[in-house]
Amino acid sequence: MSKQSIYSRINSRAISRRKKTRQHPSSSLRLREEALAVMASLHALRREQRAQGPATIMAIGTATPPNLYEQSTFPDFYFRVTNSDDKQELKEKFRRICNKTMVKKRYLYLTEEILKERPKLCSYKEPSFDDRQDIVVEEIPKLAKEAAEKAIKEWGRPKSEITHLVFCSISGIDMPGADYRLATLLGLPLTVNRLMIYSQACHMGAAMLRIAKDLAENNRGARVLVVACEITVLSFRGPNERDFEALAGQAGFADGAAAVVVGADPLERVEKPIYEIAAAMQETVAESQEAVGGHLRAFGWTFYFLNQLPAIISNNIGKSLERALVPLGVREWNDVFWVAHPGNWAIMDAIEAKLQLTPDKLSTARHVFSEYGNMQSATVYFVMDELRKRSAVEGRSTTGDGLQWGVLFGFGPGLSIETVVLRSMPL
Ligand SMILES: CC(C)(COP(=O)(O)OP(=O)(O)OC[C@H]1O[C@@H](n2cnc3c(N)ncnc32)[C@H](O)[C@@H]1OP(=O)(O)O)[C@@H](O)C(=O)NCCC(=O)NCCSC(=O)/C=C/c1ccc(O)cc1
Repeated sequence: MSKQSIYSRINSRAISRRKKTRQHPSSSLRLREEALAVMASLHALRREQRAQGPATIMAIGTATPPNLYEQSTFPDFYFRVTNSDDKQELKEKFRRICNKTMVKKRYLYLTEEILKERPKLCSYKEPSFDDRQDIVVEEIPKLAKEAAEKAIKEWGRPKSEITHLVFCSISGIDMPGADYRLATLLGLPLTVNRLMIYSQACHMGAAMLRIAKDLAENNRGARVLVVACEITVLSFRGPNERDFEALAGQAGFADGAAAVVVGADPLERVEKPIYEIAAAMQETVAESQEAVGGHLRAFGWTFYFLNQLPAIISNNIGKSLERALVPLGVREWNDVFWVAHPGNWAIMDAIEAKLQLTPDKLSTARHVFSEYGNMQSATVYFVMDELRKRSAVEGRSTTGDGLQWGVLFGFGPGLSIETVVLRSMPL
């Protein structure tokens, strides 16, 4: 039934009751009955507006820019294009840092040709915001479109049936925003409800699932296109001996986009659920804002982190696991499948050791990290995509390595820990 017809039904009932009440003005009982009936109708309306089942991930699409960089040769490229070949000692240190990341390959939008056209991007801290901004405002929606089109294709329904768009990118602030550009590039209906989230970081992949769950479950028939797109043009810069954190960023961050379609009550034989989103929650670790973060400056994004970041995350993740899984009766963290944002190798080592996880739990996260680097908000969707594909190839009984319940984790500035409980689907 349409919302309008429910509203008019409630209204006409209230009017007819009011007429009756006027005929018997002294009846307080009747007034109470009338109030109860209106409440009952409002409850019916609220039920009518909401979905019946849980939010479900129905499709996943990923995309990267075409330019592939091997980590083994990246220090040579990086020091050459930034005119820093005179800093051989620093280059060797950068090579050791690159090795330490355990990343094998990364995709980046930037090429030597683009950097030659925009030499300010190669300096350490020359004001260059406009040059960087010109690129990301144009390119973020384009890369996002590639991922979104793949997700929509897998979803199997027309774009016109997307009701909500939730889009995040650390860069590219503009008005109208990247959400508007993406909706236009995709040809989404003008009635689509858009939400754009800028200037967050790695935890947003998980956080957007939390937002999409609320949208899908509270709006019957909603189909939420969730998109994460990161292009590191605002943080690319030349090396400096006194800035280890910037060097670590150059060694680990990468470009990528991913999209998922989320909705409740999947249409039989049309929409194929991949994971149900059973719960989603955020926790901020107290007094940990120095653990990881960045500042937006005239020369782009800076990046800072503490060497204790792996310990801070691993010491706090247990509380989030308990909050998320104990209500389901799960107390053994090896009994669930894992979709973790691989912030860096040491973070995964620390989590594995602290929680005594078997190596297979974080192997998909490690695989994605080594094949793509840290694509910030998009990375966790690459991990989820890899997990469901790997589960199918290996003949597992469910999309979650043969297990029923799983956890998806995002970690980012705050320090923010995002926990999403997933229920796998049979394969
Ligand atoms: C791979 C790294 C860079 C190094 O690994 P390590 O285990 O610390 O390795 P080592 O201890 O062996 O150190 C390697 C080299 O670095 C040196 N080093 C070691 N820490 C130091 C030190 N604090 N000082 C200066 N030298 C040092 C160390 O001395 C050594 O140099 P050398 O002896 O000459 O080989 C590792 O620290 C790392 O990946 N760090 C990055 C942390 C990270 O990715 N976090 C992502 C979280 S996701 C997120 O929230 C993103 C937010 C974000 C925010 C803003 C943005 O713009 C974008 C994104």
